[in-house]
Formats: sequence, C-alpha cells, structure tokens
Amino acid sequence: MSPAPKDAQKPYVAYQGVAGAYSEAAAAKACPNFETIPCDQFETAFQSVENRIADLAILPIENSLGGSIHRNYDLLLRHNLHIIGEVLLPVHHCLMALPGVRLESVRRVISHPQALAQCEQTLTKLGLNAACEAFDDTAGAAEQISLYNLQDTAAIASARAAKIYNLEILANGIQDDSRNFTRFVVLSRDPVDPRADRPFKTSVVFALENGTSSLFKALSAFEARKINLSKIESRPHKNFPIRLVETVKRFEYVFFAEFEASMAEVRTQEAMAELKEYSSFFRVLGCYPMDIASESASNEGIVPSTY
Ligand SMILES: O=C(O)C(=O)C[C@]1(C(=O)O)C=C[C@@H](O)C=C1
Repeated sequence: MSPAPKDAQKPYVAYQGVAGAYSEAAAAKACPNFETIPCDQFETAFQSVENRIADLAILPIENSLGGSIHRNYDLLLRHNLHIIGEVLLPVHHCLMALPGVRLESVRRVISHPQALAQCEQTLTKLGLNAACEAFDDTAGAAEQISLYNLQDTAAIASARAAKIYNLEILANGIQDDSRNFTRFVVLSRDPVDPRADRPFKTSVVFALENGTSSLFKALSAFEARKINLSKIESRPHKNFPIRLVETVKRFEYVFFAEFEASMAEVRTQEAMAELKEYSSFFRVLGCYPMDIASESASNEGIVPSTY
C-alpha cells in the first residue's frame, strides 16, 4: 500500500498501520486538525513527507514497557526530517476475536511485536494454549482476523480496532503494567523555531572520535550546565562498525541523546559546541516542545501553530 495523493487544501499526517492503530490515535492527539494517511511501513511514512504527499509523519520511538523502537532510530538517521514535537500516548491493549470465539479455542495470537512484548506475562496468566505471531501493526492484525474469518486467532489491539473490524473483546487492559505509554515523535521537512519560554527538548545524534571511551566526558558537557539527559540510545555505526585498538576489536556506535533544554538557551548551545569537539559526526534531529500532561490534554494538539 502506498499513500494516496493528497488534497492540496488540507494538512496531512502520515502514520504506519491501518485505521485503529495506536499511531493513528497519536496522530489525532498531536494534530487534531489533520487528515491521516495510513502507510504500510515506517519508511513509507518518512518518504511520504519527503515526497510532499504528507506534511508531517508521526512515528513511535519508545514504549515504557517494550523499550525503544530501533527501526525508527535508524530511519531518523537515514532520512533528513526534523522532529518538531512529541506525544505520549497511554496504550491500553485488548485481546479480541471473531464474535462467539472463546478464549479456550484461541490457538494463535497476532499483533505488533511491541504489543506482544507489552502483554507477555498477562497472556501467560490467561492460560492460553496459543502461539504468538508478529504482525505489521496491531490494528492490521485485527483486520486480518475479520478479512479471513480466522476462528482460531485472536489479536492484541485497541478497543477502537475491535469496533472498526467487528471483533469481540475477550480480555481488556492486558498490558503487563497499567503504566504503558508509547512516545511518538512528529516529523516535518522544516524545523520549528526553538523557544525558551516553555519546556523544550533537543534531540541529537553523534558518533565519538575516540569511541565509547569518551562518552562520559562528552556527556558531562551537559551535566556541567545542569541540563537533564532524558534518554540515550546506542545503535551500530553502520559506516564504521568495528574499531581495532591494538589487538582488541571494539564495536562502534552512534548515540541518540535527548536533553530537556532548548537550543534557544545559551547553555545548550555551549554544551552542544563542547560535545561536537569529541564527535566525528554530529546532527541535531530536532528541538521541540515537550509533551507535558497539561498541554497534551488541550484539544489544540501539540504541533506548532504554523501548521
Ligand atoms: O501497531 C500499532 O498500533 C502501532 O501504532 C505501533 C506500536 C509500536 O510500534 O510500538 C505503537 C504503540 C504500541 O506500543 C504498539 C505498537
């Protein structure tokens, strides 16, 4: 599936999955006045912004139980889009099947690998005699059951997906912990202007001249200026995966770091300049408003008013 051509009058936001996916819910929360464009792959969502089919894309980046979505970190590096916002979405999973199917007759549970991971312990507690199978997205798994009349299969997806695909909810709230949140980032072709009058985050990606051994020193540039590091993720350095130090082969990484500070602040500019001194590669992925509980509750969404 590729995104449909867009109507030039309306703003569009691309997401991965089909109607009823959590990414669609995140798009509605972040950009309530936008039309949504479903994409079959994460990369298609990036491309639809690059090719001007969509104005923005929304991508899951990490989950409080399942961890980081590595694929999207790699794609952030491969593509040149800017992060302009973030949104935290509570994720409340349901186990669903065709009407009349009982829990005892389920032999297969299908869903997005993140959703399967977030419900692993609960599925065991439910005493299911079923194999888990990965699917491209949660709502797509629900759709599959409906389309092919799969009597022995259940899906993990949202209550909205159950409604859209006419499935019955067998168990509600099956995430292993109620504090199950996915953080999504909003991507655009253009950056937003950094501000200092409200909480902003800055996301960067870098590789170090001397490898991991200088990571502590590099990050202390932020600590020294009392800038809070909210996230760090390492991924293989695809252009330079191994460093030979005498007889030892060391793995090389690129580091994704997020700081609770705006690039409009002098302390952030200074810390970044210092980090660059240790880096063989450095890029700002975005400087954007933090998703703060009171703000995400507003029905304005979190995308800047320029959209
Ligand atoms: O499959 C979906 O519904 C998605 O939006 C994807 C996704 C993910 O990639 O983590 C988003 C939120 C949930 O954590 C589970 C799956």
